[in-house]
Amino acid sequence: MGDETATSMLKRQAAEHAVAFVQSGMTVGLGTGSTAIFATRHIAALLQEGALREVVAFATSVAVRREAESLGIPLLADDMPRAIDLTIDGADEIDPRLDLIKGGGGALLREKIVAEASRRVIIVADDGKLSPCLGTRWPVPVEVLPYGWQSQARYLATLGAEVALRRDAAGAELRTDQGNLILDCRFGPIADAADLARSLAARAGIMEHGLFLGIAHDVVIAGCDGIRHLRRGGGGAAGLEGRP
Ligand SMILES: O=C[C@H](O)[C@H](O)[C@H](O)COP(=O)(O)O
Repeated sequence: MGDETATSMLKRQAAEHAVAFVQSGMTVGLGTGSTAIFATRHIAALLQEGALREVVAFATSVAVRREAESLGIPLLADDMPRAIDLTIDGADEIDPRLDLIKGGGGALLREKIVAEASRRVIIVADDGKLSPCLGTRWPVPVEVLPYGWQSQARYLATLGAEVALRRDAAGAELRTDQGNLILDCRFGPIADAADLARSLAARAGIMEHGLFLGIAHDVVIAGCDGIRHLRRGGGGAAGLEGRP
């Protein structure tokens, strides 16, 4: 790992800690982003060396599906299985209640579908993602149907957001895996995230938003001082209870 940056190393450490909870025979949700990808790669390595067996995966984006395919991880098609045992995913901002903002990579809709179908969701991140209040550090990504999207942008502005249409590196409108657009909504610190989530869900044309409230069961945070494993409602560091 000679040229691995410090942040990248923390992301990998958090992801590999979470993979210790994957057991043989599980159906696993593969998250999207530069942190979750380390979990996908580690699962692939463990499958290859035989430390894990009979794991099947469900991908949260086209990008992670391609990566998992290239690594030889057995993948389910897009038909949702009856249950996903464990999903490991990243986040952009994490508050003390373990509520999240997600969607920096544009995968929020599929990620929320997979998270809501999962028995357990472990979020992995470096400690730069921690925040006292959602919205302090990151805009809320809102996925909108391209049809009439300007109306949704105006609606979001009435909720107090500074709204920006997300563009790709070439400056073109970014399209999600569903062909939708992303509006990045800068609200500043959000006093009542549940109320905002209700307002976002109430509007036609808004397909999904990046507030993930009450969804994460565990958050694994890697920092210079080591790994912290936080559990919803459980507060502090938890013991390791990985693969037997
Ligand atoms: O849409 C992308 C996802 O929500 C990512 O999990 C999130 O943006 C965190 O990504 P990263 O690990 O690259 O910071």
